[in-house]
Amino acid sequence: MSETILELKDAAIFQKDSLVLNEVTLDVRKGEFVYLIGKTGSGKSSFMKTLYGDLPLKQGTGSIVGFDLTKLREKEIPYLRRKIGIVFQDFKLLPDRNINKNLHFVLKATGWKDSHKMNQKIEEVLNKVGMKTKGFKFPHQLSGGEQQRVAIARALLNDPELILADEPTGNLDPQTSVEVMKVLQEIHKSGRSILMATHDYALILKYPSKTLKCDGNKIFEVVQRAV
Ligand SMILES: Nc1ncnc2c1ncn2[C@@H]1O[C@H](COP(=O)(O)OP(=O)(O)OP(=O)(O)O)[C@@H](O)[C@H]1O
Repeated sequence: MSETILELKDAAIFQKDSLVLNEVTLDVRKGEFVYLIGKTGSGKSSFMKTLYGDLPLKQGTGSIVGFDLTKLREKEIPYLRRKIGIVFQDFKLLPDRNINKNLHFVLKATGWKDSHKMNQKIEEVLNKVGMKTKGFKFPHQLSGGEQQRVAIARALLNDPELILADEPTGNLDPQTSVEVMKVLQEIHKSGRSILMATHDYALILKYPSKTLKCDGNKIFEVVQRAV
Protein backbone atom coordinates (compact mmCIF):
# COMPACT_ATOMS: atom_id res chain seq x y z
CA MET A 1 0.00 0.00 0.00
CA SER A 2 1.37 3.41 -0.92
CA GLU A 3 2.43 5.97 1.61
CA THR A 4 -0.04 8.43 3.14
CA ILE A 5 0.81 12.01 2.28
CA LEU A 6 -2.11 13.74 3.95
CA GLU A 7 -4.16 12.44 6.83
CA LEU A 8 -6.81 14.04 9.01
CA LYS A 9 -8.67 12.40 11.88
CA ASP A 10 -11.71 13.94 13.50
CA ALA A 11 -10.48 17.34 12.50
CA ALA A 12 -12.51 20.52 12.80
CA ILE A 13 -11.84 23.48 10.53
CA PHE A 14 -12.53 26.94 11.90
CA GLN A 15 -12.61 30.46 10.53
CA LYS A 16 -11.81 32.41 13.68
CA ASP A 17 -14.36 31.00 16.15
CA SER A 18 -16.88 29.75 13.64
CA LEU A 19 -16.89 26.09 12.79
CA VAL A 20 -16.74 25.47 9.03
CA LEU A 21 -16.15 21.70 8.87
CA ASN A 22 -16.40 19.06 11.53
CA GLU A 23 -15.37 15.41 12.00
CA VAL A 24 -13.09 15.48 8.98
CA THR A 25 -11.39 12.11 8.57
CA LEU A 26 -9.62 11.40 5.31
CA ASP A 27 -6.36 10.39 3.76
CA VAL A 28 -4.60 11.05 0.50
CA ARG A 29 -1.90 8.66 -0.62
CA LYS A 30 1.20 9.30 -2.61
CA GLY A 31 0.34 9.51 -6.31
CA GLU A 32 -3.41 10.09 -5.89
CA PHE A 33 -5.37 12.77 -7.75
CA VAL A 34 -8.25 13.88 -5.55
CA TYR A 35 -10.99 16.41 -6.27
CA LEU A 36 -12.65 18.47 -3.58
CA ILE A 37 -16.09 19.68 -4.59
CA GLY A 38 -18.87 21.56 -2.83
CA LYS A 39 -21.04 24.63 -3.07
CA THR A 40 -19.71 28.15 -2.56
CA GLY A 41 -19.16 28.70 1.13
CA SER A 42 -19.10 24.98 1.94
CA GLY A 43 -15.54 25.25 3.22
CA LYS A 44 -13.21 24.13 0.43
CA SER A 45 -10.89 27.11 0.71
CA SER A 46 -10.91 26.99 4.51
CA PHE A 47 -9.93 23.32 4.28
CA MET A 48 -7.10 24.07 1.85
CA LYS A 49 -5.91 26.96 4.04
CA THR A 50 -5.70 24.64 7.02
CA LEU A 51 -3.56 22.27 4.97
CA TYR A 52 -1.01 24.91 4.03
CA GLY A 53 -0.86 26.47 7.45
CA ASP A 54 -2.89 29.60 6.80
CA LEU A 55 -5.50 28.52 9.37
CA PRO A 56 -4.51 26.60 12.52
CA LEU A 57 -5.76 23.06 13.13
CA LYS A 58 -7.25 23.47 16.58
CA GLN A 59 -9.23 20.26 16.92
CA GLY A 60 -8.52 16.69 15.87
CA THR A 61 -5.29 15.52 14.30
CA GLY A 62 -3.70 16.08 10.93
CA SER A 63 -0.45 15.56 9.11
CA ILE A 64 0.68 16.64 5.68
CA VAL A 65 3.94 15.71 3.92
CA GLY A 66 5.39 14.75 7.30
CA PHE A 67 4.30 17.89 9.21
CA ASP A 68 1.99 17.60 12.19
CA LEU A 69 -0.66 20.30 11.59
CA THR A 70 -1.64 20.49 15.27
CA LYS A 71 1.92 21.34 16.26
CA LEU A 72 2.80 23.53 13.30
CA ARG A 73 4.66 26.62 14.41
CA GLU A 74 4.80 29.91 12.52
CA LYS A 75 8.47 29.47 11.69
CA GLU A 76 7.88 26.00 10.23
CA ILE A 77 5.31 27.21 7.70
CA PRO A 78 7.89 28.19 5.04
CA TYR A 79 9.37 24.67 5.28
CA LEU A 80 5.93 23.10 4.91
CA ARG A 81 5.28 25.29 1.84
CA ARG A 82 8.46 24.04 0.21
CA LYS A 83 7.07 20.53 0.30
CA ILE A 84 3.68 21.43 -1.09
CA GLY A 85 2.97 23.44 -4.22
CA ILE A 86 0.00 25.78 -4.05
CA VAL A 87 -2.00 26.97 -7.05
CA PHE A 88 -4.72 29.59 -6.66
CA GLN A 89 -7.68 30.62 -8.78
CA ASP A 90 -6.26 34.11 -9.36
CA PHE A 91 -2.69 33.00 -10.25
CA LYS A 92 -1.02 35.43 -7.82
CA LEU A 93 1.94 36.28 -10.05
CA LEU A 94 3.91 39.41 -9.19
CA PRO A 95 2.80 41.97 -11.81
CA ASP A 96 5.93 44.13 -11.70
CA ARG A 97 8.40 41.56 -13.04
CA ASN A 98 8.65 39.06 -15.85
CA ILE A 99 8.01 35.33 -15.53
CA ASN A 100 11.66 34.36 -15.08
CA LYS A 101 11.96 36.93 -12.30
CA ASN A 102 8.72 35.75 -10.68
CA LEU A 103 10.16 32.24 -10.48
CA HIS A 104 13.60 33.50 -9.44
CA PHE A 105 11.96 35.42 -6.59
CA VAL A 106 10.40 32.22 -5.23
CA LEU A 107 13.63 30.24 -5.52
CA LYS A 108 15.54 32.94 -3.68
CA ALA A 109 12.88 33.17 -0.98
CA THR A 110 13.09 29.41 -0.49
CA GLY A 111 16.83 29.33 0.02
CA TRP A 112 18.32 28.73 -3.47
CA LYS A 113 21.66 30.46 -4.03
CA ASP A 114 23.42 29.07 -7.10
CA SER A 115 22.24 31.19 -10.04
CA HIS A 116 23.15 28.56 -12.66
CA LYS A 117 21.03 25.96 -10.85
CA MET A 118 18.24 28.50 -10.41
CA ASN A 119 18.16 29.25 -14.15
CA GLN A 120 18.20 25.54 -14.94
CA LYS A 121 15.29 24.91 -12.59
CA ILE A 122 13.28 27.80 -14.03
CA GLU A 123 13.80 26.44 -17.53
CA GLU A 124 12.84 22.94 -16.41
CA VAL A 125 9.53 23.95 -14.79
CA LEU A 126 8.55 26.30 -17.62
CA ASN A 127 9.28 23.50 -20.05
CA LYS A 128 7.00 21.17 -18.08
CA VAL A 129 4.04 23.51 -18.53
CA GLY A 130 4.84 24.38 -22.15
CA MET A 131 5.94 27.95 -21.38
CA LYS A 132 9.68 27.73 -22.02
CA THR A 133 9.73 30.56 -24.54
CA LYS A 134 7.64 32.97 -22.44
CA GLY A 135 10.03 33.64 -19.56
CA PHE A 136 10.65 37.23 -20.63
CA LYS A 137 6.98 38.17 -20.76
CA PHE A 138 5.29 40.06 -17.98
CA PRO A 139 2.17 38.49 -16.43
CA HIS A 140 -0.12 41.06 -18.14
CA GLN A 141 1.28 39.98 -21.52
CA LEU A 142 -0.01 36.44 -21.01
CA SER A 143 -3.50 34.97 -21.31
CA GLY A 144 -5.25 33.64 -18.20
CA GLY A 145 -4.43 30.06 -19.17
CA GLU A 146 -0.77 30.94 -19.71
CA GLN A 147 -0.63 32.74 -16.37
CA GLN A 148 -2.08 29.69 -14.67
CA ARG A 149 0.47 27.44 -16.37
CA VAL A 150 3.21 29.71 -15.01
CA ALA A 151 1.60 29.51 -11.57
CA ILE A 152 1.72 25.71 -11.85
CA ALA A 153 5.39 25.94 -12.88
CA ARG A 154 5.99 28.08 -9.80
CA ALA A 155 4.33 25.42 -7.64
CA LEU A 156 6.77 22.84 -9.06
CA LEU A 157 9.96 24.76 -8.26
CA ASN A 158 10.76 22.89 -5.07
CA ASP A 159 9.68 19.44 -6.35
CA PRO A 160 6.68 19.21 -4.01
CA GLU A 161 5.26 15.84 -3.04
CA LEU A 162 1.75 17.28 -3.03
CA ILE A 163 0.08 20.05 -5.01
CA LEU A 164 -2.90 21.87 -3.54
CA ALA A 165 -4.88 23.60 -6.26
CA ASP A 166 -7.77 25.81 -5.12
CA GLU A 167 -10.12 26.32 -8.09
CA PRO A 168 -7.23 26.45 -10.57
CA THR A 169 -9.62 26.74 -13.53
CA GLY A 170 -12.09 29.06 -11.82
CA ASN A 171 -11.09 32.09 -13.91
CA LEU A 172 -10.66 30.27 -17.20
CA ASP A 173 -12.96 29.46 -20.12
CA PRO A 174 -13.83 25.79 -20.71
CA GLN A 175 -11.25 25.16 -23.43
CA THR A 176 -8.43 26.82 -21.48
CA SER A 177 -9.54 24.90 -18.38
CA VAL A 178 -9.01 21.63 -20.23
CA GLU A 179 -5.53 22.78 -21.31
CA VAL A 180 -4.58 23.62 -17.72
CA MET A 181 -6.09 20.34 -16.57
CA LYS A 182 -3.93 18.45 -19.07
CA VAL A 183 -0.88 20.07 -17.49
CA LEU A 184 -2.04 18.94 -14.03
CA GLN A 185 -2.68 15.43 -15.38
CA GLU A 186 0.85 15.27 -16.80
CA ILE A 187 2.25 16.33 -13.44
CA HIS A 188 0.13 13.69 -11.76
CA LYS A 189 1.40 11.04 -14.17
CA SER A 190 4.94 11.97 -13.21
CA GLY A 191 4.13 10.68 -9.71
CA ARG A 192 2.90 13.66 -7.75
CA SER A 193 -0.20 13.79 -5.58
CA ILE A 194 -2.73 16.51 -6.34
CA LEU A 195 -5.68 17.78 -4.32
CA MET A 196 -7.81 20.06 -6.45
CA ALA A 197 -10.82 22.05 -5.25
CA THR A 198 -13.17 22.73 -8.12
CA HIS A 199 -16.68 23.69 -9.19
CA ASP A 200 -16.05 22.38 -12.66
CA TYR A 201 -18.10 19.21 -13.07
CA ALA A 202 -17.33 19.01 -16.78
CA LEU A 203 -13.65 18.57 -15.90
CA ILE A 204 -14.44 15.90 -13.32
CA LEU A 205 -16.45 13.96 -15.88
CA LYS A 206 -13.69 14.29 -18.45
CA TYR A 207 -10.95 13.30 -16.01
CA PRO A 208 -12.65 11.13 -13.37
CA SER A 209 -10.82 10.56 -10.11
CA LYS A 210 -11.44 10.14 -6.41
CA THR A 211 -13.80 12.90 -5.28
CA LEU A 212 -14.40 14.37 -1.83
CA LYS A 213 -17.39 16.58 -1.19
CA CYS A 214 -17.81 19.38 1.35
CA ASP A 215 -21.44 19.59 2.42
CA GLY A 216 -23.31 20.24 5.66
CA ASN A 217 -20.07 20.91 7.57
CA LYS A 218 -18.67 17.52 6.61
CA ILE A 219 -16.30 16.10 4.00
CA PHE A 220 -17.07 12.69 2.53
CA GLU A 221 -16.08 10.66 -0.51
CA VAL A 222 -18.64 10.56 -3.31
CA VAL A 223 -18.97 7.97 -6.01
CA GLN A 224 -19.02 9.40 -9.49
CA ARG A 225 -21.73 8.28 -11.80
CA ALA A 226 -21.74 8.64 -15.53
CA VAL A 227 -24.52 11.01 -16.63
N1 LIG B 1 -11.57 35.19 6.41
C1 LIG B 1 -12.74 34.71 6.89
N2 LIG B 1 -13.20 35.10 8.09
C2 LIG B 1 -14.37 34.60 8.59
N3 LIG B 1 -15.14 33.70 7.93
C3 LIG B 1 -14.73 33.29 6.73
C4 LIG B 1 -13.51 33.78 6.13
N4 LIG B 1 -13.37 33.17 4.92
C5 LIG B 1 -14.44 32.36 4.76
N5 LIG B 1 -15.27 32.43 5.84
C6 LIG B 1 -16.50 31.67 6.03
O1 LIG B 1 -16.19 30.28 6.07
C7 LIG B 1 -17.16 29.52 5.37
C8 LIG B 1 -16.47 28.66 4.29
O2 LIG B 1 -15.89 29.50 3.31
P1 LIG B 1 -14.84 28.99 2.23
O3 LIG B 1 -14.27 30.18 1.55
O4 LIG B 1 -13.93 28.04 2.88
O5 LIG B 1 -15.81 28.17 1.26
P2 LIG B 1 -15.57 27.66 -0.21
O6 LIG B 1 -16.25 26.35 -0.29
O7 LIG B 1 -14.11 27.70 -0.52
O8 LIG B 1 -16.32 28.72 -1.07
P3 LIG B 1 -15.92 29.30 -2.52
O9 LIG B 1 -16.18 28.19 -3.47
O10 LIG B 1 -16.86 30.45 -2.67
O11 LIG B 1 -14.48 29.73 -2.45
C9 LIG B 1 -18.16 30.51 4.81
O12 LIG B 1 -19.26 30.54 5.68
C10 LIG B 1 -17.43 31.81 4.84
O13 LIG B 1 -18.33 32.88 5.03
